[in-house]
Amino acid sequence: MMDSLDTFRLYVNDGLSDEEIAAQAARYQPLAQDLRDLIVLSIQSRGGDDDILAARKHLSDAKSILERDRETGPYGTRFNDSGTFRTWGNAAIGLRNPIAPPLDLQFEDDGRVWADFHLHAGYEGPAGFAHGGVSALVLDQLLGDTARHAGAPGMTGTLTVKYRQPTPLGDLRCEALLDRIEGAKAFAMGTISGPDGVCVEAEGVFIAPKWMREQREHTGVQGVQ
Ligand SMILES: CCCCC/C=C\C/C=C\C/C=C\C/C=C\CCCC(=O)SCCNC(=O)CCNC(=O)[C@H](O)C(C)(C)COP(=O)(O)OP(=O)(O)OC[C@H]1O[C@@H](n2cnc3c(N)ncnc32)[C@H](O)[C@@H]1OP(=O)(O)O
Repeated sequence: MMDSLDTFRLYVNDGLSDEEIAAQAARYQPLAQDLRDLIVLSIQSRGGDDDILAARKHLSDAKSILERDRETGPYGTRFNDSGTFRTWGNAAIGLRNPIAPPLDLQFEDDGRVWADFHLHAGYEGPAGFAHGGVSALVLDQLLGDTARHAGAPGMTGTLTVKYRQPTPLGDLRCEALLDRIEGAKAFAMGTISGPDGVCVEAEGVFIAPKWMREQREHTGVQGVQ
């Protein structure tokens, strides 16, 4: 089981300059987008045996190239001295993660957090509609980041999701607000909307774990990503 020490090992100042980070983003983000396109093509291609075998050969070559120099394990949270944080492996917002839609969260001064995002055919649950677990993924991240934006980062304790109408695949918007903070707990609420209005509502309780509260007492540092 991961303990707080393991968590700290995945929370690293890797000393990169902002320029190096920008160069890495420019290098790896298009790869993630290519892989997203491939996810959709895996579902939609009508290729016959020859085309699929040929495509798989190219993908196998690509895997060999990408494996030449690689890390192992999860990406974690990385940051630098100027406070640029990267959670590039994150399943909802990760810049290097093709599973992420991704959410490009916008943080408003009034505390509101929102994103326009797109769910492609690879997020299907009921025929033609988004999988409910994917909606929960989006809302978990959105509400968690809303709590963090309000200065109360924490792990999801409870996420309550109400599915009001089926969520169509395609272009969607999510938005959230902090409701209140009570001690170690931050309460946030938000929605996902499609062309016909709100499809999913959620409320979440985000809790600064005991070890984080103790660390705050010792260091006075409030925020983690
Ligand atoms: C420097 C290193 C940084 C590492 C980063 C660490 C944390 C991440 C922080 C911020 C991330 C920010 C943004 C990211 C945004 C979203 C990402 C998605 C979020 C997730 O995807 S995250 C994965 C799913 N999540 C889990 O994997 C949690 C597993 N679980 C636990 O880690 C513990 O279980 C925990 C922490 C929940 C509680 O542990 P604990 O020991 O601190 O709790 P404790 O007993 O002291 O209770 C304190 C008060 O919370 C109440 N309370 C307790 N449990 C509750 C529950 N479940 N629901 C509602 N209220 C609850 C008590 O009733 C009491 O309330 P009261 O104070 O009023 O008495």
